[in-house]
Amino acid sequence: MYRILQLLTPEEVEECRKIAAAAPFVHGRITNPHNTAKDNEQLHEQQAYQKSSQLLMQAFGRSPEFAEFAFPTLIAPPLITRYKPGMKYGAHADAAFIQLPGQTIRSDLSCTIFLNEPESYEGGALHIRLGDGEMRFKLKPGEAVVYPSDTFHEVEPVTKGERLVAITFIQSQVPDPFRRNLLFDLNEVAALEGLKMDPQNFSRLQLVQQNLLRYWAEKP
Ligand SMILES: O=C(O)CCC(=O)C(=O)O
Ligand SMILES: [Fe+2]
Repeated sequence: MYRILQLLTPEEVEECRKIAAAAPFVHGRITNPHNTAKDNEQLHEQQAYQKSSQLLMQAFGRSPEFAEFAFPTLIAPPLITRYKPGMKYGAHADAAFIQLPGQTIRSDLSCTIFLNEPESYEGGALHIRLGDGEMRFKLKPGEAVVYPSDTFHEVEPVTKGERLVAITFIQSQVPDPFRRNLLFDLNEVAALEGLKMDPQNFSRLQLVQQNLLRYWAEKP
C-alpha cells in the first residue's frame, strides 16, 4: 500500500529550492558506487543538508496522516536529490539497512518528496511496482509518496528541465506490512467516523487499536 501526503507548505518548498540552488551536488553513485541503477545527483554540503533535513523532518513530525500510515520509529534525514536531462534511477528495491552516522535504519518504507512543478520537467515520473501492477507518480511541489521499500521502483529518464526531490527511508514500529496496513485502516476509520460513533463503540474500537499495536509493534 502507498500513500500520498500533503507534506510541505509553499514556503517550505521555496526554502528547500533555495537551499538546493545555493549548494553543491555530487553524483549519487559517490555514496553508492556499486549501484549501477543510480544516476542522479545529491546535495553535498553539511550545512545545507542539516538545514533541509531538519525542515523536512519537522514536516513529517507534524503530519498525522504520516504517523497513522507509517508508524515511524526512525526516519533517515531526507536528502535533496536532483535529476538533470538524461538522468534516471533504474528499477531497484532499496537496501534493507541504511547506515547513518550513529545509527542503522531498516527501510520498511521509502518516500519521495516532490519539490518542483511537474510541468517544469519532462519525464522523471516515479514508477512503483505494487503487486502485479505499476503506479506512476509525478506529484505537485510539497506532496510526497510513501511506499514499501521492498518493491521494484524506478525513476524514468528526465528528458528536459530538472527533477528536484527529497528522498528518505523510514523504519516502522510495525514491520509487517499486512499488520501495518490493517492498523492504518483502523486508524482511518477511527479518525473519520470516531466522533460520529456511539462513544462506547468508539472506546471499543480504540481498545482494539491499542491492543493490536501492543501485540504487533516492535518493542522500543
Ligand atoms: O528519486 C526518487 O524519486 C526515488 C529515488 C530512489 O528510489 C532511491 O533513492 O532509492
Ligand atoms: Fe529507491
